[in-house]
Amino acid sequence: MSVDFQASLFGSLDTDPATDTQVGVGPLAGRVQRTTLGHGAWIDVLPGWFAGADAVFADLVAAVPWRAERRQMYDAVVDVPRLVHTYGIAEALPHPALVEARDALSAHYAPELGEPFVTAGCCYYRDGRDSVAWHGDDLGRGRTQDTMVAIVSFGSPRKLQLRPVGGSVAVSHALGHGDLVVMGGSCQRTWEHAVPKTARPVGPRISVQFRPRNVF
Ligand SMILES: O=C(O)CCC(=O)C(=O)O
Ligand SMILES: [Fe+2]
Repeated sequence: MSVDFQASLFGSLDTDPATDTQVGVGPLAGRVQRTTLGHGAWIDVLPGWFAGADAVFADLVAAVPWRAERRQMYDAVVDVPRLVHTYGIAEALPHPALVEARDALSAHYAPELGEPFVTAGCCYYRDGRDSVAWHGDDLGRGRTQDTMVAIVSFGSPRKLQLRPVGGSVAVSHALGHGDLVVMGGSCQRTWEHAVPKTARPVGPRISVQFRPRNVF
């Protein structure tokens, strides 16, 4: 990709002070690719949406107050092998480019979603042993209502898999290096998603999930 194309694609880019790398998001309109999954669910995908994602990855490793996760899953509280931290409504995000990403997503999806993305869940998969099991984000309104969960990925790619509830894997995207995926419609209650473990050596990945109010 030429420098000129990069510049025009991303418009105004901020500079990451730690690495002197240009960071920021590109446009969404006309670039996200929608796939209809069935049962009222869909996903939008835009590879490489976020410029300078690997520099931001390093900042997030240092800036986010990571903690080990325990989560209600499959009717039991289990250790989930990854580190997490959630930024709630009105909490300051750890990087200005995340604010830009959240606001761009809110603006782009407003006509369809009818409300902004307000929280940012951060997950840190340190290596191939870290993972998240099959689940829907259905602890809040996602259990009964259509909604959206927008995920931006930093660092090395890991597979995000999707399947109809109880079915077999139907969709798999390797997400990293600034890729965007948005799960929409009934996706959180009619489909499940997972980041499986991998025996293959993989570098670390951070996922930031933007969600509307009351979606977990
Ligand atoms: O790592 C990801 O991108 C998915 C994370 C996820 O599904 C969750 O935390 O609910
Ligand atoms: Fe999830």
